[in-house]
Amino acid sequence: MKINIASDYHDMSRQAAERFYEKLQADPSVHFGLATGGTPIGMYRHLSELLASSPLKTDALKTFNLDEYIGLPPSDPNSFYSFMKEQVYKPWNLQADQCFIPDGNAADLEKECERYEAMIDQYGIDVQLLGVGKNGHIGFNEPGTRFDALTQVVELKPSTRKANARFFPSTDDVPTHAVTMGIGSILKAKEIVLIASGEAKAEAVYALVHREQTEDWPITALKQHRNVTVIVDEAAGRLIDTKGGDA
Ligand SMILES: N[C@@H]1[C@@H](O)[C@H](O)[C@@H](COP(=O)(O)O)O[C@@H]1O
Repeated sequence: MKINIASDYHDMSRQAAERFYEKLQADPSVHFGLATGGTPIGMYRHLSELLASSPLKTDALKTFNLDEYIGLPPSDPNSFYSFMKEQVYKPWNLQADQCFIPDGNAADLEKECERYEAMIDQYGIDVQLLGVGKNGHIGFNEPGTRFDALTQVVELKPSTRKANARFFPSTDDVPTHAVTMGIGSILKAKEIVLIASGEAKAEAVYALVHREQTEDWPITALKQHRNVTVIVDEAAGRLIDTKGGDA
């Protein structure tokens, strides 16, 4: 696992954006796994700027999202689809057939999970971007999730709903369930880049670097992957021993 301590949020965003930019440069038809949340916004902005001033084309790129709330129509400003449209699809000039995200309104959600997983297997994700929840969740895989779980319907922990309530009128408006790629699905990616910023994420980052694998901290599943880069700012990395380099 490679650990980069960035000086601040901006530096973390820049480093992550440059990694994804390099991947696109090397292969214009690369498949990106993408995440939502506050953390990747800076990285998406930086990558949008890089793309705007570059001759690189995005018309062969494909993106696959980790998760989506159940019960919010795509047009809802708080759906992850809306987030992606605003932060990525529009600025990167992507067409609908390049963008994949679970359908949280599917009539048969079990079938939707199978369809999404089959699609991940069919296309394959080259590089997966991850954020992390305060409790170590990745995607919406809460503590206690099996590491071999595939795309599934999950119930969100009250703490996760509370953390995400900042985007909604109130905590009660945050959906209770979501469709998420499982930890097993995430681990299928060829490369994983995890970003974390701020003191609230320090314990989860500590778990990744220093704890044994445990379902109590979903993030520790990444220890079994051979190509993980962790980019954290100083606040999120304050509990870990390594100052850069491999762990
Ligand atoms: N499903 C998303 C995760 O993919 C994200 O990593 C996490 C942290 O979000 P933030 O970056 O806003 O702290 O929030 C949500 O729960």
